[in-house]
Amino acid sequence: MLLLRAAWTPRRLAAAQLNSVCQPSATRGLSSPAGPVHWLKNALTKALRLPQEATIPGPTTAAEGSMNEIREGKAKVLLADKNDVFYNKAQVVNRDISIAVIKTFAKKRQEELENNAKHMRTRAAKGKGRKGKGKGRKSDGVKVAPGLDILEAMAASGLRALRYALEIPEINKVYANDIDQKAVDAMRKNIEHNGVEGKVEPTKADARILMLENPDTYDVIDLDPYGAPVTLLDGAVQAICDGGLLCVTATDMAVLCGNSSEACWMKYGSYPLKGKHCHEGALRIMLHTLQSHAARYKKYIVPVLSLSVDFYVRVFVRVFTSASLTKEAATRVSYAYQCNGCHAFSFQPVGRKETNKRGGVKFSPGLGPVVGTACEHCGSRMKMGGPFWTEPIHDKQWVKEMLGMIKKGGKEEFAIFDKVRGLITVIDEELPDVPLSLCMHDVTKVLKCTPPPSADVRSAIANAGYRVSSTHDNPTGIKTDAPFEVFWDIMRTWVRDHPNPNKLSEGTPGGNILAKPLKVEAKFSRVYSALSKAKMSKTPRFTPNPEAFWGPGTRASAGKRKRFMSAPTEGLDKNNKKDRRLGAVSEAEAKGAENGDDAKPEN
Ligand SMILES: C[S@@+](CC[C@H](N)C(=O)[O-])C[C@H]1O[C@@H](n2cnc3c(N)ncnc32)[C@H](O)[C@@H]1O
Ligand SMILES: [Zn+2]
Repeated sequence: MLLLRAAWTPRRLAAAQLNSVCQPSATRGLSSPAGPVHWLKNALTKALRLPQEATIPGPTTAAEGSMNEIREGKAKVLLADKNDVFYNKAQVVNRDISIAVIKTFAKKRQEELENNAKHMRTRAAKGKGRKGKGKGRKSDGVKVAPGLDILEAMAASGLRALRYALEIPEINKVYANDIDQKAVDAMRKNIEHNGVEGKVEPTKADARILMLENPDTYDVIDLDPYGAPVTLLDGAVQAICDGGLLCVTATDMAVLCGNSSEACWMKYGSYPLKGKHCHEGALRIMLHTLQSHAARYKKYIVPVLSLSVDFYVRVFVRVFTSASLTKEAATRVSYAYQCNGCHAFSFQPVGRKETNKRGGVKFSPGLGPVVGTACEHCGSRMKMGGPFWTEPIHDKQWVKEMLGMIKKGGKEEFAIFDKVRGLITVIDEELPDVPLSLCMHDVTKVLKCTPPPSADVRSAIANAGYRVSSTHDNPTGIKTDAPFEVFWDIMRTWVRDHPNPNKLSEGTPGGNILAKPLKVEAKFSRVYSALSKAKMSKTPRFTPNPEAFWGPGTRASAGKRKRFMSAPTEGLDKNNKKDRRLGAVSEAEAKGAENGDDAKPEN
């Protein structure tokens, strides 16, 4: 980052003036590129070939005595008040987990250096970054991976950047950037307050331009916007170095979960499917979008952790350069068909890879269609969604290592330890390669039957020879590789043994399913290996949020504060009034899941 250290040249001064003219408010940028002014800025930036981050005026003069100090992890930030627009308490889970992921990344890179991995060799050849960095320093004959350069592209108060600098020993430098002057002022103050001058460097720039002008530069890029990250992705996949880690948040859950499917298509190039699995769907849409941006530059992604938490989704992917592996992109995504009546779904791969006898590889479009015009189970019509990423969304080895790190670090190291441990515990048990989940609420509603205990359903699936797990985004969801045909047979057996006095009317989806003859009788005898080990050992998994209002916070907007809770109702059962906050685990659901009745719907 030579430019960051550059002196004030006339061009940098011009850029600073341009920035102050063109970016008076934090609302500019991502979602509303401010029309002609924005165009003018782009044109001038291009014409003058301005350095992207020309800024950094001196610290503000606000009296520190009148400010509140908030502590999170090892960082302390000064805020005007506790509802400061630049501080979102609910994102503490996001920050805690990001620290665990980046620490794991640092460990993996060290192993990769020792194993002479290609991207580490390329780094060495390029000799990028600080002196001797690419080559790895030697101490006692042991190669040491170069310190991490992190770009926190939208840093607000700088809290996240400060935590990274203070809590991740392998960091070389954190570039903490924001488009908003007030945020940059706050950052400067907080950097000084934490004594990390030199380790955290504040910049004021439009993250999109900053990343485009610094290709192949950062080991880690963290994108944490209000709403959709999509306009940042093209720059991010270019600015990340080979093998680097991209951490991306999206809070526009209404869009990603299907409340405005055309908007999702416009932004993410994918159609969402409605249902309780919509949060995982959102993750898989994000991964599809990320991959499509990376592929343009002959890069491919490897997801290491994908989370749906409260009101947002967050993905962590590594980005590698390889023209040949990028060709596999279409084989990693699928369209999905979902039945309007019984919610059964099937995947239609977009592309396929064939290897001939001589080892030659050919890529072609997927074979289809994989479904007929009506659902084979209940006769209803099918809706199409996707493309969704249909490869694993987590790296199990990373997840195991992170869980170990979280347990070891405990409350000392993780600001919201219980929730973070719970989340990673469920993810550790989650089947990573099975896209989407079945919601037992929905199943019992379709069949109008007594809800079966989760342990019975899971055991029956295992007895039929298939895998089953919980899913972190829904306490009443199950993931399985059992075909729907097998699952409906399990439910037919259950309903036969637990008949409902109110018979389903003929011709309804549930009625049609139950009218079909049972092919293979389900066995409900307990299979302990199919149950959640965490639940059996009473490790809390779905922890309720610490406070009643645990939302996405506020967006700084022309001096006003806007609470934006526009996300909460999509993809949810509108009749279930308790289910108002999207993705939030209600206390009843959490308790139900922990008490062993996670298949039972709330009363
Ligand atoms: C959700 S906040 C970031 C919170 C922060 N990462 C944390 O964990 O505390 C989003 C920030 O993005 C900034 N922002 C919006 N558009 C931007 C752009 N194009 N470039 C840089 N920053 C931008 C806003 O000013 C705001 O401070
Ligand atoms: Zn159906």
